[in-house]
Amino acid sequence: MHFPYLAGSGTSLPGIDRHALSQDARHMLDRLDAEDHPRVMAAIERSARWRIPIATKFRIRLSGRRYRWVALRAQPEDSATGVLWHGLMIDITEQMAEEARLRKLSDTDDLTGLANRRRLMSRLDEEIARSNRHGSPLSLMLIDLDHFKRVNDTWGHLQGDQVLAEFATLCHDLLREEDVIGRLGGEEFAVVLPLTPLVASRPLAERLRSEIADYDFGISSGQLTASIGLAEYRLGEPRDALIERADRSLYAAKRQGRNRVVS
Ligand SMILES: Nc1nc2c(ncn2[C@@H]2O[C@H](COP(=O)(O)OP(=O)(O)OP(=O)(O)O)[C@@H](O)[C@H]2O)c(=O)[nH]1
Repeated sequence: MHFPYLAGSGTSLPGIDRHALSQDARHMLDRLDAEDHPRVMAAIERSARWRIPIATKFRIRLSGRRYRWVALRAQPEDSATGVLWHGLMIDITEQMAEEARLRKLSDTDDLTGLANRRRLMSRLDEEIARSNRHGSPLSLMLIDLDHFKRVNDTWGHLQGDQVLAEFATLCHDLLREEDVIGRLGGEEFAVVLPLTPLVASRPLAERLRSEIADYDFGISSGQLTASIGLAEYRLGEPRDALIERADRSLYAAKRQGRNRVVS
């Protein structure tokens, strides 16, 4: 492969000699990010074989760990020597960064920095699908802070916000990397625990509960506790059935006096 013709900023691909490209496309292909390489080569091959347009994006490595995102669109046609593509390569690095920023923004709870409800539900769906595929265990933990209204009433809403943020950090530190903790809203949180059966999530929830009760949130000790409802996923059941069982456990924990775990 080679680039017989380049115009516009194609003449100034960072660190790539365009004259060398006119002889051999490898000067650019060698700089494809390793993760993108097989996908891009497969797209080129498909386009060549079936004469269908290419539309793909990839990263070009620069020096160090830097890279640029490039969008490629090209139309193949027969030529005397094989396949000739006419197309465009556009630097979309800024758009990709902006997209990532917006995605993070729309997935994140402002106050706590945790996953928001939308993100949490989508992760739960993914883990349910995985569990159904492999038969692997999965637990869901619902956490609701006890008498949080009193915290607001006594210390003010701003302090209440601060407590919620600290609570999020505490939980985050106590959980594993693959556990997904999110804020469902208000003072209610949820944790998706992949590969975790009830026998393992129960002691974890107990530990979390006792750490919360012992933690000094700066609102005089012993003032903040949490009730936790637990449920293990049953293969094949819909997501809402799992949530409902965890919710019933949480409700039972509240009814039985709060500051406890019910599964
Ligand atoms: N500071 C702060 N308070 C919040 C936020 N979201 C919800 N709350 C408060 O959380 C409290 C929830 O009150 P309730 O649902 O009555 O529950 P509770 O007082 O925690 O009592 P139980 O759950 O029954 O133990 C309300 O006072 C809300 O105003 C928030 O983002 N920041």
